[in-house]
Parts: sequence; structure tokens; C-alpha cells
Amino acid sequence: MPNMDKNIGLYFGSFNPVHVGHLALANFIVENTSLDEIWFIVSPQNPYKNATELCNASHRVNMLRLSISQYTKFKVCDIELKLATPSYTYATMRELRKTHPEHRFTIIIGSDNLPHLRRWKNAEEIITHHSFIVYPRPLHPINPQDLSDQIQVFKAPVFDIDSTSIRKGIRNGKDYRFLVPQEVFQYITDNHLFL
Ligand SMILES: Nc1ncnc2c1ncn2[C@@H]1O[C@H](COP(=O)(O)OP(=O)(O)OP(=O)(O)O)[C@@H](O)[C@H]1O
Ligand SMILES: O=C(O)c1ccc[n+]([C@@H]2O[C@H](COP(=O)([O-])O)[C@@H](O)[C@H]2O)c1
Repeated sequence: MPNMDKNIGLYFGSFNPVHVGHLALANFIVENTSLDEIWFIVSPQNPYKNATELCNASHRVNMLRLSISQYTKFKVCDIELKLATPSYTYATMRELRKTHPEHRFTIIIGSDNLPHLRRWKNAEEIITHHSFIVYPRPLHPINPQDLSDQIQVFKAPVFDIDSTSIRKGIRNGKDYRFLVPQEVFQYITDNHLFL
């Protein structure tokens, strides 16, 4: 059967590890917009993040797969694991347009990323081909001058959780079980991650 064309939202991140903030936000967006699916794209190495605390990308993909297995509107995409690092979004989008010409891709970013968007490598190329959905992040008000027809705000709830605090909690022996899906908590424990 040929692939159906769909509206796909792309949610990029390190997901080191994925947490309920990422999942609840994406759930709200896919249920309340015209997107058919959201694909979580694991960046093995964000161009601007320190690599030292990153667990192996295959662990991060596994944790995402465990988190979303019951929900057909979410998919995990490991395309950046096969591309050059650091992971520049323009390169990923070129590859996705080539491998999935049938789909329309919209990029989902937090308001923390919005002021930097035009400094992403080859930003104009990305903005020419794709729309953006911007959702609010705490302490990052949206400047209307950063918006356009292609870059629109979607008012989603704010979940003030981040992977850095979860990793720190693990190192300090805290029990953080409700900040990640149960399967992820088990996976982190079984694989002794982030200690
Ligand atoms: N609680 C949250 N709600 C919504 N978006 C989030 C949340 N936490 C992170 N994000 C966004 O999700 C994307 C992927 O996040 P990433 O895995 O890099 O998350 P992080 O939790 O901020 O990680 P870290 O603390 O390791 O920097 C980023 O664009 C980030 O801004
Ligand atoms: O391509 C770029 O130049 C670029 C620069 C910074 C961030 N990004 C993308 O934005 C995603 C979220 O960034 P961050 O820093 O909030 O984790 C990251 O995973 C990359 O896919 C992309």
C-alpha cells in the first residue's frame, strides 16, 4: 500500500532522558492541531550542548520507544543517528524531504529556541520549506517580531520539567519515578544510567 500523505510535526531533542514534560506537551499539540502525527527526532549531539553527560543515543531511542509504544500518533525517528554530527536541522530536513516526499513536515520548537532560530545553520532554507509551531516555555516570553506566517505560536500548557534536573536527581539518589514514564524509570534503573 502506498504511503499516505500526512501532516507530521517534528519534535527534536536530546531526550537524555525523555520525560513527562516532553510527552504531555507533544500529546496536547497532536490532539489539538491539524497534525496527524508527531515524530520525536533524537539528536545524537545537539550543536550547542555539552556531550559529556549524554548517554548513548541508542539508549535514548530505546527509552523513547518504550514511552510511546501504546500511542499510534507518536513515532520515534532515528534519522540523525545516520547523519553527520553535530546534528544540524537543515541537513535532517533535506534528508526527510528526500525520503518522505509524500509528507508535510512542521517543526515544533519551544519559545526558548525562538530567538535563536534565525541563527541556526541555513535557517532560511528551513523556513522556506517548513512551518514552525512555537509553544511557550517558562521564563521565555515570545517576541511577536520573531513570528511570521510560517512561524506561529500554539498556546500549550507549560510543564516545567527538564532532563538536567532528572539526571542530577539520579546522581544524588533521589526517587524521580513520576517525572518519567514507568518503563523509562525501569530502563534507567536496569541499565544504571546517569549515575
Ligand atoms: N518540560 C518541557 N516542556 C516542553 N518542552 C520541553 C520541556 N523540556 C524540554 N523541552 C524542549 O524539548 C526539546 C528537547 O528537549 P531536550 O531533550 O533537549 O530537553 P531538556 O529536558 O531541556 O534537556 P536538558 O535538560 O538535558 O538540556 C527542546 O527544544 C526543549 O526546549
Ligand atoms: O541546526 C541548527 O543550527 C540548530 C541549532 C540549535 C538547535 N537545533 C535543533 O533544536 C533542537 C532543540 O534544541 P535545544 O538546544 O533546545 O535542545 C535540537 O535538538 C536541534 O535539533 C538546531
